[in-house]
Amino acid sequence: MVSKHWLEVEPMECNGEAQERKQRWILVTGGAGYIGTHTVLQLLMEGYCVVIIDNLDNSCEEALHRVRKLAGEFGENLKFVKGDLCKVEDVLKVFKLHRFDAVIHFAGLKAVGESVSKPLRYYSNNLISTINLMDVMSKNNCKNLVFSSSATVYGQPECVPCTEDYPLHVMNPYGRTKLFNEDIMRDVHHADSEWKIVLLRYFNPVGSHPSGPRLHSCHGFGKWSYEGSGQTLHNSRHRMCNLQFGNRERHHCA
Ligand SMILES: O=c1ccn([C@@H]2O[C@H](COP(=O)(O)OP(=O)(O)O[C@H]3O[C@H](CO)[C@H](O)[C@H](O)[C@H]3O)[C@@H](O)[C@H]2O)c(=O)[nH]1
Repeated sequence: MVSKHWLEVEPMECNGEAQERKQRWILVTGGAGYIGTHTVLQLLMEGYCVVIIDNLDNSCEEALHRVRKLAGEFGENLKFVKGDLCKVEDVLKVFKLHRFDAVIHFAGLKAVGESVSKPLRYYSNNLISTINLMDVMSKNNCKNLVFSSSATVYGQPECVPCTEDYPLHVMNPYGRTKLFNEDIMRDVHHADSEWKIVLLRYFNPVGSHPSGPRLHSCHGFGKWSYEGSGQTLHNSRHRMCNLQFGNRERHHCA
């Protein structure tokens, strides 16, 4: 399958159920990544139209082909733009394609060790990308944002499970980029209450899609998931992932 990068992508109509939903368009940054692919598949199955922007720094187009295939007829409602959020012109071009109802922001560098050895790379990448994204969103009057933060903002909790009001205590540059991004978002919301922002602070999300094929094949992903088994490998123990949705809900999955 030939992928469509942004130079080739034309504004398009959504199919099927999405039309009944008045074509709700979601932009997913980092949508080719691990959590992103699972989220995009679910969005498609729910009838949304999805545009992914991803620089493929830690993912590959093959993952998107798998998502399209698993989504069946809804797969046509997925478009991919290879782009870099740190280049504001890439973000502007995506927003010229469509009016987005919301953005889910997964794109970011996430290796703790590397963030310690290359802090400037992490601060520059993870902060500039978010600022560019929110700036372009604001200019296009798209003010609904879900941000993929991390439980790393809690540091080393003294007891588990930790709750959302647990003190924030970041311990490395990666964590600080997440907390700084959260702070930016809090400030933006404070300045303009039209913004609706959800911060997701998950622990280690693990597992594979029930259909069997791994959606996402990044470097070393095989270490984390048995293909199709739904089992997880992390110090030989099952881990729990907490998805925290603002102050409202918490979901657990094994
Ligand atoms: O500047 C960048 C950096 C990364 N990516 C892309 O973003 C995706 C990130 O996906 P990963 O599989 O690397 O990450 P995960 O889905 O496992 O992690 C997600 O959840 C984490 C929670 O710990 C972090 O919030 C992280 O930022 C978020 O992407 C990848 O496709 C990567 O290519 C970009 O598009 N631009």
